[in-house]
Amino acid sequence: MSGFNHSVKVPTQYKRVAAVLKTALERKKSLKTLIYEEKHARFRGMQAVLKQYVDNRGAIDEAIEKTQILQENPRLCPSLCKVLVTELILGRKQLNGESKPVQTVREYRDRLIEALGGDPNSLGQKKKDIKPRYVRINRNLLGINDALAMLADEQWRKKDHPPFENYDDFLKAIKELEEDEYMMDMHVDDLLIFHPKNKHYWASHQYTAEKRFMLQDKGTCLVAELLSPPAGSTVLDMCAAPGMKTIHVSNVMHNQGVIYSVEQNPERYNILCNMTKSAGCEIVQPIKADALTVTAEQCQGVEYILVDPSCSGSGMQNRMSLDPDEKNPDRLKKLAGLQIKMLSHAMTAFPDVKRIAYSTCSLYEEENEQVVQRCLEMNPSFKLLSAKKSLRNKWRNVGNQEYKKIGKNCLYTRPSDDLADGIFVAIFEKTTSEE
Ligand SMILES: C[S@@+](CC[C@H](N)C(=O)[O-])C[C@H]1O[C@@H](n2cnc3c(N)ncnc32)[C@H](O)[C@@H]1O
Repeated sequence: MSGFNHSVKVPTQYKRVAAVLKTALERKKSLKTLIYEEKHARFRGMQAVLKQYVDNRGAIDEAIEKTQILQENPRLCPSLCKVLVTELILGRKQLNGESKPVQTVREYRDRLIEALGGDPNSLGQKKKDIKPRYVRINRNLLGINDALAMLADEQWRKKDHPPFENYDDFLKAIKELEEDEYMMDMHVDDLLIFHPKNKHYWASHQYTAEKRFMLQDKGTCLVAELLSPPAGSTVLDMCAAPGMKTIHVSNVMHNQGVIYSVEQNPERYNILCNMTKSAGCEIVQPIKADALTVTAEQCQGVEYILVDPSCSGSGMQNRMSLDPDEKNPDRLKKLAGLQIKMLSHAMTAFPDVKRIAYSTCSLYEEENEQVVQRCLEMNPSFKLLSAKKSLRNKWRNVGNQEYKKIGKNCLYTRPSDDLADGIFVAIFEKTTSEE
């Protein structure tokens, strides 16, 4: 007899997180998608455990291996073991209930700590997060003045500053923000900037739940701003889910005109439909399809196109990815092939197109400058606009200037300099026959 009471159930939140981790480890879906889909109310709290596991995966797996906990307890589910070990050693440092898996992991606590080198705190310590919390006002549902009034009611202090002469002064002001202060972004009118310590506050705020506020990083906000479709125009968003940029584009267009939002993945398509509806987008026509098959007959009169294809995500700072960070040339080649096809389709299939924004959350030239170069070679009726000039030259990071006529016109947000995730943006315009 083991002495354990087998009828005591494992708490649901541990089981749910373990199920998500198992699916992600089996490469059936990405962690990000699984988290979006997760409905269990307690799951939000448990996301921190997943993040800790992802950040310390090597060390935790090694400790589990060294202690032989799985070999000695063959009925213990490996994913559940990873979740419980992470929670016990790096997370809350305690486990709920008296179920057998919980008791087993507790029994191994000292051995696990020893296997982790005796000081698990040094592992669990987060890198200092200096990225501010960006909060964008969704003007479909909330006016800027109403947003500022709510902030004043909540005792947030608006940082006063003269108009910024240059970008460096602006970055300095962000770094000097106090915890109860906020300021407005200098490039994106409806973007609020808070001290990094307020990340969780805004993640659980009612305005965020109601989609009046969108938690959208600075770089991704620049895409809709630079595409800049006027109210009443017709836009095609070729890779639209979950819908952050579609929603922003609808704000830029004052919710007037048409946005065809295409997504091929059925689950992500449902997320796109729900997100854009709850964000008050009245002009979005969602299309479940492979964007490469979408025609001008289906989406008539398209003037502005957003191409934001799947990419390596190498620019994302807090990405929940189980993939190792090293550059994988084979994967990049495949991604770049699809990115070129997608951008070329945008350039060739829609006769009324005036402007195209191409963006990735990658810092690799293979997915950025090289895609732009190839597409311009294949489609000479397009030229690049200078994204930096569009930001009144108050910007620093552009592309690699070794790509002649390309690098200097493209824009990067770089985590090391711009206090934002790494994003690449290129803006194309159709040339007139005289050009
Ligand atoms: C980087 S995400 C887009 C993020 C989105 N623009 C936003 O701001 O929320 C890329 C999306 O493109 C979708 N996708 C990839 N290839 C596609 C294709 N051929 N047709 C339509 N959607 C595609 C992916 O499923 C994914 O949801």
